[in-house]
Amino acid sequence: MEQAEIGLIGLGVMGANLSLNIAEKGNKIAVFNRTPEVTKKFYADAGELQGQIIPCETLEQFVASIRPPRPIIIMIKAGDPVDQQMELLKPYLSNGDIMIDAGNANFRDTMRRFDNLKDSGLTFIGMGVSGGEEGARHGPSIMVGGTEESWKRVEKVLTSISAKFHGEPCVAWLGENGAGHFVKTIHNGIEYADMQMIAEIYGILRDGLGMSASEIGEVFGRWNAGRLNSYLIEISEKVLKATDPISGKPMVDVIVDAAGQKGTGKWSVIEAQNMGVAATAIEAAVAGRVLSSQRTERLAAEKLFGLPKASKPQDGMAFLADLENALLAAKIGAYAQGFAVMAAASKEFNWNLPMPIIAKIWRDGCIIRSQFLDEITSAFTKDPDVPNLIVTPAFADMVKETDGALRRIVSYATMSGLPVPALASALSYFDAYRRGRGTANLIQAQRDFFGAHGFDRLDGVDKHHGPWGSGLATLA
Ligand SMILES: NC(=O)C1=CN([C@@H]2O[C@H](COP(=O)(O)OP(=O)(O)OC[C@H]3O[C@@H](n4cnc5c(N)ncnc54)[C@H](OP(=O)(O)O)[C@@H]3O)[C@@H](O)[C@H]2O)C=CC1
Ligand SMILES: O=C(CO)[C@H](O)[C@H](O)COP(=O)(O)O
Repeated sequence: MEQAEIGLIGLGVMGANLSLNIAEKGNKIAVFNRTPEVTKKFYADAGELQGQIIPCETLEQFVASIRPPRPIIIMIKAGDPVDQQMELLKPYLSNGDIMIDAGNANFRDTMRRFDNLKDSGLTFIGMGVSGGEEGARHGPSIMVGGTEESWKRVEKVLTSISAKFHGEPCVAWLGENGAGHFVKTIHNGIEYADMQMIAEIYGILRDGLGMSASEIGEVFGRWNAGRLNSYLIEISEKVLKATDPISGKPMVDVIVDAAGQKGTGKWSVIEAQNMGVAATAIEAAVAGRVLSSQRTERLAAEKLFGLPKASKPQDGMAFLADLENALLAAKIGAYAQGFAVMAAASKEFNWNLPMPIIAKIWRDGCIIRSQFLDEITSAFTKDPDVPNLIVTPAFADMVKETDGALRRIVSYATMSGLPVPALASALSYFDAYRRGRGTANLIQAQRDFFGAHGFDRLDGVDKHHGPWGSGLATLA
């Protein structure tokens, strides 16, 4: 029998769809799943693609079905299961075979797995895949990390299955070892911020303006035709217009307001902190999900404190225009932060991450795909080493145009008691970033007062302690 070009383990939501995509693009694929019934069902449902698929019940049969050197995608639950699966697979592999973890791995696990295999003759690729079920089936965005040689072995098949933005494939080799999974993690961190900001705007429209779900859907639909055009705005419109088949109410109105999370947002924040980069909008989004999950406490607190009355804005049309611009301004802040974290990590891990290419492969296929990312691609292509997206000429102009709206919206929400942590964080980030003389001089003085930590002087005079002597003595 003709051998497969590639193998895939894990026929869950992502693995099954990715396998069909691979098969459809003319690549013969061998598949295996821990639970064999899943493999059987997958094959039975594969229809006319069956001829391109070799379903396998054992790992031995699976490995023997793939042409060496074998690229094997592992698309299973992230974490320990990946280590377990790799251990089970290893005895059947030979020199040059490539294990590709395509799940949402923590890049530090990817670095460890990469190192562990270094002298084994086997190779490891850490690959971020975004686009959900639909993307996996018809074209995801793919972020690859590993050796350039192993990338060459899989480049053709990955290019064939990736999304295309005006014909350009949304897949790239981004650097060694953990580069691909790091970039996917930050993609998800930005995704968290983007989703949180949209949800905050939804909250203003629902609880401030008293609009119904379908009316809010209409607004998002209009915005999707403008500068906010993006997959997340597009699906928000669809979600808001959907009706619950059980109650007949708008679907969103019967969904519990507690957001789940699997880890990538939290890792983005942890790594931002590790790199010393302020990613305040992403932090606010993760904290927003945490607070959302404390539903019982929130319900009790509402009983205790009540809710402030939100005032209706006088000019509805002007307010809606402000909301649209506010979302754009805040979005710029969140993306600027995500890219700044990647720039810092690139230096720390010697990855040489290509910012214009990252923006390029996010323009289609992935969850944060948008018109906006094409503009980011242009900005980074013109100036790949710029310290912050906000200061590129195109984005500086956009910020100047929209920051007033963000300020008005955050003020309105604050006065109305409507929570907007991500929008407000993005605004404060901008205000702190563009202020030449901040307030940390006082923090430095305090640190010197209680801990003799010293400070630098603006006049350059070589005297690095204040006239407060011992803090304790002065207090006494
Ligand atoms: N869903 C999404 O939108 C996206 C998901 N991802 C990532 O892709 C990966 C897969 O996600 P998804 O397809 O949604 O997950 P599913 O829950 O649909 O499928 C999980 C798969 O993992 C397998 N599995 C679980 N534990 C083990 C184990 N110990 N050993 C071997 N196989 C195991 C399951 O096998 P079995 O049938 O035997 O239980 C199943 O095939 C995750 O890392 C996820 O974070 C990435 C991008 C988008
Ligand atoms: O990677 C993804 C999209 O890009 C997955 O859908 C992931 O599950 C999203 O993260 P979370 O479940 O934490 O919201």
